[in-house]
Amino acid sequence: MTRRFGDVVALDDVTLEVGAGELVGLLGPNGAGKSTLLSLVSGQRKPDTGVVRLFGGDPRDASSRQGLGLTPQETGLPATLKVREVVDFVGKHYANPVPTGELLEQFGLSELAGRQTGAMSGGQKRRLAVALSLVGRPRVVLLDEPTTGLDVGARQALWAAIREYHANGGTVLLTSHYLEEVQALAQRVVVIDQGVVKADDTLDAILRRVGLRRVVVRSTADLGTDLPGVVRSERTPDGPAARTAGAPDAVGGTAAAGAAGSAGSAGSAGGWRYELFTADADELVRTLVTSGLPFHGLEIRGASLEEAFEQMVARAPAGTAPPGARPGATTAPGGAPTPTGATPSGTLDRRTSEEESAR
Ligand SMILES: Nc1ncnc2c1ncn2[C@@H]1O[C@H](COP(=O)(O)OP(=O)(O)OP(=O)(O)O)[C@@H](O)[C@H]1O
Repeated sequence: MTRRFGDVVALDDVTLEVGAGELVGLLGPNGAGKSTLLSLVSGQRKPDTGVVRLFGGDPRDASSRQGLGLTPQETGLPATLKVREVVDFVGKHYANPVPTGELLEQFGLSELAGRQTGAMSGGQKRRLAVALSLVGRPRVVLLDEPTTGLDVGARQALWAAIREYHANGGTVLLTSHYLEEVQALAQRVVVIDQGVVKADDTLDAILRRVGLRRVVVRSTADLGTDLPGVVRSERTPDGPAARTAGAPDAVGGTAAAGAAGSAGSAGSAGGWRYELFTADADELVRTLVTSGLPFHGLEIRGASLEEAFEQMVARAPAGTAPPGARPGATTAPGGAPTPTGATPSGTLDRRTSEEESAR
């Protein structure tokens, strides 16, 4: 399905199918279209073209949404109501709600039952928002960045609650900036960017796919543009000048993009520092050695998951699904194919890397 906002194509002919009992992580940078996709599945918006099905029906019909729970990215809680009152209130909309005390216990909110929601911390509100999505015992739950703003302990507790829900047969579609979160929860990962599905595969397959190594090497020579297996490279002036040099000289986006790029090839008095990303560091080092070019300061380490994800998103041209992309429709459990789409984006949210490194 496709969904536009003015000139922005938020979802560009996206097809995705989610079966009953799946736990799917939807991963993508800011503006990728993740929230738009959830809003179509939950019937809050309509696709411009294509069809969305939830339990086989139109998600815009209230009856189709009976079995759906949702935690949007931002939740407005009535500030003067107490926590237990909010849970009671939402629960009253369902035939067989989870008892309020039980739900609060599960989410570590029992001690806050008598507190007005306006007096809760951001993290506590987030936990309550996720708890509310489960109060009606939904068959499917959509979680838009469920643990944003939570500390490590609260995040772990929330993951446990999501796992328990899933273990009892629930279907989960969650969005996240956190590779760690997707890795901890999801069995299937859908990577979305530029309004298209870039990858849709099992978690293991996705992790294998991002198994890049980062090779750092210093050289006074131009290492050229055809190093084998290099999917991305950066070159910065080495030595004291490097600290004031500003942006890297070249950033390759395709295989064998080359270490040096074309700009600035006049050279640097202190040489260059190259960062080369490749799936086969051994082969790259062999090539460097046999090339006879001078180099020193060789370092090799695994790329972080975030770096690897950035490479994966950067590699495929927009609008082109990679070999791993699974064509298909997004279908809610028991439903027919649900077309969905996503919109363009930039890079991963900086919050992610800052928070990841803070941990
Ligand atoms: N109501 C709207 N009006 C105009 N543009 C919108 C609207 N909603 C979304 N967009 C645009 O559609 C694109 C996709 O946005 P969306 O919120 O779905 O991305 P996202 O992947 O959820 O991003 P984030 O991770 O930052 O939440 C973005 O370019 C966004 O600016």
